[in-house]
Amino acid sequence: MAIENSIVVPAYHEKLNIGPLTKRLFAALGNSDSKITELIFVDDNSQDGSVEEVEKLKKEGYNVNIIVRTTERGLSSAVLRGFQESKGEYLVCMDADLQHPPESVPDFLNKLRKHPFVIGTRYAAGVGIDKDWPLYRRVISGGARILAVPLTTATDPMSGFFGLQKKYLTSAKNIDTQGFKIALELLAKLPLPKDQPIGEFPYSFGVRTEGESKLSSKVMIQYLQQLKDLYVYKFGASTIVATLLALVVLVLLVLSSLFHAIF
Ligand SMILES: Nc1nc2c(ncn2[C@@H]2O[C@H](COP(=O)(O)OP(=O)(O)O[C@H]3O[C@H](CO)[C@@H](O)[C@H](O)[C@@H]3O)[C@@H](O)[C@H]2O)c(=O)[nH]1
Ligand SMILES: [Mg+2]
Repeated sequence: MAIENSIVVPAYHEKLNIGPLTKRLFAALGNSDSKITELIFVDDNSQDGSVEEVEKLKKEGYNVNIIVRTTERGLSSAVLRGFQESKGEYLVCMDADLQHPPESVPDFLNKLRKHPFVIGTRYAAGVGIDKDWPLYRRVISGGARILAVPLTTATDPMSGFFGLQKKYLTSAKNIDTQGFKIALELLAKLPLPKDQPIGEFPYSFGVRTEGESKLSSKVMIQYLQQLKDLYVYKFGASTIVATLLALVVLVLLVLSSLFHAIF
């Protein structure tokens, strides 16, 4: 049967999560959807036994593959590489570490058949973030989310759980592949149809039990760089300079009124 769905998973040092994710995903899909779904891990030469783990799962009959990159690193570029090598029309990206529940993929795919782009959201009624997710991560994620508000209507553009119909990816241009925030980049730059809204898929964000997060200060700086570029892309450099100048003038006015009021 022809492959319709491709689940792409960026993975770096995720050997212990590969088996549980594969088994839970295909169990959730059931017999008929498993036949039309492929799972692709994109690993950046972890050399931790991830390749052997995938080979074992393949022998057990799972439709799973692993692409090993040796000259590139990074979450966003890994996702795009997986999308490029995929066979399906319906592309889903999710993390390897089970923070995105594999059991929600069948419902996610149903939604993706009705929307050009679907983004998983932790900010909706009845869902949320596991109470054990560290406070500092909540603060970083919340701050990053606020900074992205002018760029997209999505409630959770920081999400690494998203999907799109492949036909819209082929016209993607100037995609920045640095850092972690590939969903935000695609939402801002893909020529998605104006009359079809993006789909929001509520889900509860779990905690990692195996391996470690790869979020680093370098990734955060890459995000700020990406934001700057997206602001310029969307609003133009001159509008941003004018807005910053207006903000400086406003702050100076407020300070001078305070000064007069006090002295
Ligand atoms: N190939 C590859 N994969 C990577 C790399 N860096 C991270 N990954 C993979 O990308 C996924 C997410 O990385 P984590 O390190 O688990 O990220 P996180 O800190 O938990 O962040 C998650 O939550 C954010 C929302 O706050 C999401 O934005 C982010 O995408 C991710 O889902 C994991 O499967 C991880 O192995 C890399 O350089 N190369
Ligand atoms: Mg994680």
